[in-house]
Amino acid sequence: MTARNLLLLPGDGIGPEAMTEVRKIIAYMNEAQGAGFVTDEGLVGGSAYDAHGAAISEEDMAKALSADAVLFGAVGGPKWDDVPYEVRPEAGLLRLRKDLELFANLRPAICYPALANASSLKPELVEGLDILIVRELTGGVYFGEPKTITDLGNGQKRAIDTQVYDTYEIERISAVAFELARTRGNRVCSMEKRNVMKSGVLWNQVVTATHKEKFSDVKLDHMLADAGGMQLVRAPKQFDVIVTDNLFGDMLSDVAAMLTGSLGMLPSASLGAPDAKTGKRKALYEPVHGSAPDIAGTGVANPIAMIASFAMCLRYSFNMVAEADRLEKAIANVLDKGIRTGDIMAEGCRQVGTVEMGDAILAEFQALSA
Ligand SMILES: NC(=O)c1ccc[n+]([C@@H]2O[C@H](COP(=O)([O-])OP(=O)(O)OC[C@H]3O[C@@H](n4cnc5c(N)ncnc54)[C@H](O)[C@@H]3O)[C@@H](O)[C@H]2O)c1
Ligand SMILES: CC(C)[C@H](C(=O)O)[C@@H](O)C(=O)O
Ligand SMILES: [Mg+2]
Repeated sequence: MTARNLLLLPGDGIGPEAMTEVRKIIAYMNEAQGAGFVTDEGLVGGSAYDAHGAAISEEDMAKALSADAVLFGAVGGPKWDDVPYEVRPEAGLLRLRKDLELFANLRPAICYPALANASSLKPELVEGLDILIVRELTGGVYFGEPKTITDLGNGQKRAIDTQVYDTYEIERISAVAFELARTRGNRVCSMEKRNVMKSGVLWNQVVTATHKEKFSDVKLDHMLADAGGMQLVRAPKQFDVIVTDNLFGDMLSDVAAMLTGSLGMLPSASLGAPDAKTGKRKALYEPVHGSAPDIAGTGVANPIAMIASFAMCLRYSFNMVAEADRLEKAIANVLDKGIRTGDIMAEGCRQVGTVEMGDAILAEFQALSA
């Protein structure tokens, strides 16, 4: 069997703690199922800065470019608050997204039945919630130039970030959203601010044209992004797939995360375009949460977002759909048994740490695989 090459970039804070739990699942799949994963490791974020003075080394970038998929933990933390902006931990993640051309960020927000009570919303608003945020990931204000702070010489400074979108960038991300919608509820809601931003006007026009040309079987709605945020909290189950730009997608996916109970629950996949010859996509899988400096090192972090990100990797990079389904089912079963990390703890449940949660999911996965 051909090897499945994975690059593991655990990063900082709770990133390495969560990644340890995924390593156990990979080892089991190799030993018991002959899955053929070949893993390599690298540094990213603050840990890379400490070792190399850069948020990711050229060597690790080369590994990321040649891997079948990258598993990413989290980066950042107060230790690196004062490092130069260009080499801050987050720059490593942004470089990976840009250089691997991972333009499509899939952020599913699913409320597991057992967690309906862990949401800050009433259980009836989130029970059965299953939405997918498709966030554009390589454009917009994250990467637009100029991006500067200049001294105006009168005691004032001016900061500029630039929102830029070209037609092709909006076309390809909306095509991803429409294609994915066809595999689920067949509805897309596009969010922008065309009432204030030129990029919002173009976004709206291009999504509408792409829909008309190739995807008219899918139901399309448009919403201003601020109203979209409000609707996500008011009645989240009205949505199926949401497609939006880089910055709005960042914020709206954190909102969606809390609907599911905790940031510690939300996985994501960042995908590139399929290669013209092989059909393979570059891909990186990471939890939506950050390095959680407030709990790092205490062994209480929820590893589910990281494990569920690996399930997305099985599905999207290796077409191991049955294994992905089983891993997701293992997570649901463990939650059904009342096993909880602190962030999703509820009355009558048993509170465990990161390692015990990882062990419980692995045991369930083994049982389902037997
Ligand atoms: N992809 C990434 O690497 C990524 C994403 C977001 C933030 N960050 C970085 O992480 C650092 C901290 O940012 P922040 O505090 O705004 O966001 P955060 O996601 O790290 O933490 C927000 C809150 O959620 C909790 N939380 C997050 N993940 C959890 C988990 N798995 N289990 C239990 N609780 C969890 C944290 O304890 C914290 O109270 C910053 O440097 C930021 O830039 C990195
Ligand atoms: C760490 C940061 C650069 C990143 C982002 O803003 O995209 C994070 O918040 C995310 O949601 O992945
Ligand atoms: Mg974010």
